[in-house]
Amino acid sequence: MHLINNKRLVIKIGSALIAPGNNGCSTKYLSNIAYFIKQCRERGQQVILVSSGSVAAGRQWFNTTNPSKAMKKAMAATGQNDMMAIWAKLLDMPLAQILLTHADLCNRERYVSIKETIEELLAHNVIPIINENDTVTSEELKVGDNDNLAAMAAAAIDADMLIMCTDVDGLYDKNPNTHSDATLLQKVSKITPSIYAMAGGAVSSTGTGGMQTKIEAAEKSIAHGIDTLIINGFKVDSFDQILAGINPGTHFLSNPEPMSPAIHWMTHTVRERGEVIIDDEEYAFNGDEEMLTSNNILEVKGQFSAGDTILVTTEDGTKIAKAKTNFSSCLLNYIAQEQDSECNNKQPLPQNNSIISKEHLAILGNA
Ligand SMILES: Nc1ncnc2c1ncn2[C@@H]1O[C@H](COP(=O)(O)OP(=O)(O)O)[C@@H](O)[C@H]1O
Ligand SMILES: N[C@@H](CCC(=O)OP(=O)(O)O)C(=O)O
Repeated sequence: MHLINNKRLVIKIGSALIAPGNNGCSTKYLSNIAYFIKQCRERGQQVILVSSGSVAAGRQWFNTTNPSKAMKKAMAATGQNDMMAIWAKLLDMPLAQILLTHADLCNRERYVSIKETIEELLAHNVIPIINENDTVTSEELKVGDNDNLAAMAAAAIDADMLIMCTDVDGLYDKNPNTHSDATLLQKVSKITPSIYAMAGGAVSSTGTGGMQTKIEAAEKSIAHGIDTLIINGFKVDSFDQILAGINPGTHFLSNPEPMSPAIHWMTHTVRERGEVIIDDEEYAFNGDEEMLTSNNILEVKGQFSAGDTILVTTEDGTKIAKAKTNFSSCLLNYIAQEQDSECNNKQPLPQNNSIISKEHLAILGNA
């Protein structure tokens, strides 16, 4: 596969490239990236940017070395403006700001709306620039890092390639900033626990998540059939090499048999709010996937409402499925307790009804 024959590219830019040294927005690295984007567009490619850096860009206006959570949000709100202004200056073409939270992405209606808006922007040659809406996020509502956000966005809009531009050449077998003998991995065809074991967090105070979140993002995007690159955005050479069809960093090869978009969304975007532990995988999913009844329940964990997404696991911790539940945790707990009770003369609940919805079900073993 020629690296840059892809029609639709999502390019994710890390904070260190936007505001090097936490010292406000700078054109230092962004000029090259903007030139790369223009070249891609001249080749007929569509580009969607996921731009981090609002916190790093806004930091200079807040006199602190140890900002609180609220102060970071204020920095993000300030820096987002500076960041969009610098992209507008360098790209000199119509741009659209899209600020998202995880709550937007895991709500089906909003997810479809985001997808439709981006399709319309691309059809009209406007470049969407996505970031997390830090102002309104809480721990529960946020994606938390733009690597995963970029992968979720890439899946939503059926991108062909995700390029994560960062401050190192790619994924090494150990952190190159702390190990001088670290070796770059050029190709990764399967993401295994040993790949995750290579990844450390971010060493600088600028980035969020380090390689851990980039591997999570790569796992999400290759499962959707999206080739994924991690490259060094500090180096002009990285972009020249991509345009010449050469991989300058780490290439995660896309899965030739991608998940269906709906299963991918359930598996990789939606978060579970609780867990139901069942007695027997065979019994529960034997040819009749949707038929998981209250008889199978051993334990209910977490608090959730009907319509929320839950994880279905077996006693040994094996993840069987992720699905929307037809019942609340409260009701399921009650059912489970009633079944345990020896003198059970109450029959209040729909014992034969499936506890999960067939329409929103991802069987994880087949994922
Ligand atoms: N195995 C590894 N290979 C490469 N970088 C690693 C590894 N483990 C940890 N890192 C760290 O990840 C950092 C990049 O992540 P991060 O700072 O979050 O960047 P960004 O802001 O671009 O998202 C590197 O600077 C490096 O310190
Ligand atoms: N929404 C945050 C992005 C945080 C983030 O993921 O940063 P990075 O690890 O540099 O991609 C910001 O704009 O500062």
